[in-house]
Amino acid sequence: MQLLNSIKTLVDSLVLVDDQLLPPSFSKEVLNPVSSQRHRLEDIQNKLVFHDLLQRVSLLRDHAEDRHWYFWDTMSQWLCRFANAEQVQVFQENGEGTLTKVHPLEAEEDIQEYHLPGQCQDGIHIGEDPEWRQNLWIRLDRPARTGLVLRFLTRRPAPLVDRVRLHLLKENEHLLRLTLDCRLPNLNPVRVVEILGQQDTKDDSGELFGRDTDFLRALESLRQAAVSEASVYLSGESGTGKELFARHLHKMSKRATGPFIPINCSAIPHELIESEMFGHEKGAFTGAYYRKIGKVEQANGGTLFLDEIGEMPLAFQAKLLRYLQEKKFNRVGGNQAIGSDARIVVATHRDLKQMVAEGTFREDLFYRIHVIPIAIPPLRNRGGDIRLLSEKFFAKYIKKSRASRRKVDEAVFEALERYRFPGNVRELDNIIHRTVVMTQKPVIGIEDLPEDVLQATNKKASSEDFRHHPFEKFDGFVPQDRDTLKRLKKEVEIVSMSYQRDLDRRFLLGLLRESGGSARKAAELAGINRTLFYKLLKRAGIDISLLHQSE
Ligand SMILES: Nc1ncnc2c1ncn2[C@@H]1O[C@H](COP(=O)(O)OP(=O)(O)OP(=O)(O)O)[C@@H](O)[C@H]1O
Repeated sequence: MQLLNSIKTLVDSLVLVDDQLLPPSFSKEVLNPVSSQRHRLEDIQNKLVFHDLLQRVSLLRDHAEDRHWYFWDTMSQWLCRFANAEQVQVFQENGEGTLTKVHPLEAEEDIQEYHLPGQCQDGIHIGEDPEWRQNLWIRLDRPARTGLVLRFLTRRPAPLVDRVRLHLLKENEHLLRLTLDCRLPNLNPVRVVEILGQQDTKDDSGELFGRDTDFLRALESLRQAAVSEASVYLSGESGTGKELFARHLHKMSKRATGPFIPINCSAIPHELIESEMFGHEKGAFTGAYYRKIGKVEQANGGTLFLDEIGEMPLAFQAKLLRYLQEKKFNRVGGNQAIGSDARIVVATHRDLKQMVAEGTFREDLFYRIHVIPIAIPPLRNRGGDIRLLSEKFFAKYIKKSRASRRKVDEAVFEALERYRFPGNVRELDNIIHRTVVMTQKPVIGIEDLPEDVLQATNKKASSEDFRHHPFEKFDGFVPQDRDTLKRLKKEVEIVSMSYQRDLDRRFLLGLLRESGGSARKAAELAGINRTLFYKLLKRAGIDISLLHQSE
């Protein structure tokens, strides 16, 4: 939305935040044409029909003293401007696409609805890095769903932004980045708008990487589960990829064209959970100024992902159970039962059986959701996956950085392989992201890793090797019948293959190390021709373009 003053010049920046799903046609009809060409702001405005896209806004809260932020309520057509926590100005569209200031009192009701800054429970906090014009981080206190965030930088005196990137909030994204690519004087404000994909802070492809046998087994169970309609129960430590699994399940299922609606039960205050899940009617309680559609209803025809289900309050568990049994629910304050056909996928890092025993989780609900259990192993137990994921993440972040030809010293991978990763894949991703951002050196070395990681890996190297033996889990196991024996033999075969591949990788990496990174020399050392050597590298998943070997 263009913010104009009375003489119709652009005056400031605008942020639009929404936590409703984009209509399915949105990405095709609106985003692609915009992203494929360079468009002027006006062209984009013509294409973006905000009223259709944004039905409900989240609160935007400004910490920056000297900047103005806005949030736009498309329901009531108000635009609220926060200069800081105290100052609020309200604008209203005058019908011609420009905004006219109105007296705050006129819009008092509408503003109160959003709990103004200082009073908000689930606001959005904006933080800046020192070079805020380069990167602006917005952290969401609660999971957001797909939405649109725009920041048109039109600051006085002369806007200095050449490229403003437009980011889409991915479902359940906690962090999104607005990147202002460069500051060039005398450019037309907001000359170019580039739209980035939906998964900026996640893996670009949303792909699940891994070749560890337990991980692959979990993935296989997911594939099998995808063809059914049964509830899936994902367990695993934080950051192991439970949400990514849930998304994959959805994409592989016949509901793929329907919505995927995540909800993090731990992020919602207990008293709001029913209204979040089932929605509410206008006037149902103080502050319910309009009807709200809950997550269960939004997930109709798709998948409802209940993350951290162990945090769901006991009182609400009975209502959820009723929905699961009858596929019907009531909005808060509503007396009409509403049907919604959503497939349920739940995730937890807690021991729900234990919670049942302790009386903090309903047993009947547990059995209702615990139909296909899938356990995702922690990263530290996933053999070669640390290496594989490290390579993928380095490649991703180096490609995105300004110096996209940088290499990574082998010692970095070795150090990462010694680390335990209490935060699992998420932690590995963050460590690598941070490392790539914090150094501009042509070769990223071990000294560039964060200090805490280095300290931990040094200690680990001398004390224990955390990786367990691949056949450990079969030790002492006595198969009870022929089927079990057959299954176990198959598993041993798979584990053995994966172990052999791991040995191949170590062998090839050792050769590369000895030959100072030269594939030609490494092939000579191995006594094979180069073509075959490259084939072996490919089969072992070694990306030689990324690898730098010190002489
Ligand atoms: N196998 C994988 N391949 C690539 N990326 C992965 C993989 N597993 C996890 N990730 C990435 O790690 C991060 C954490 O994943 P995700 O949010 O799915 O974990 P989670 O188990 O749901 O975490 P939490 O329990 O804290 O909600 C995400 O950025 C995700 O894209």
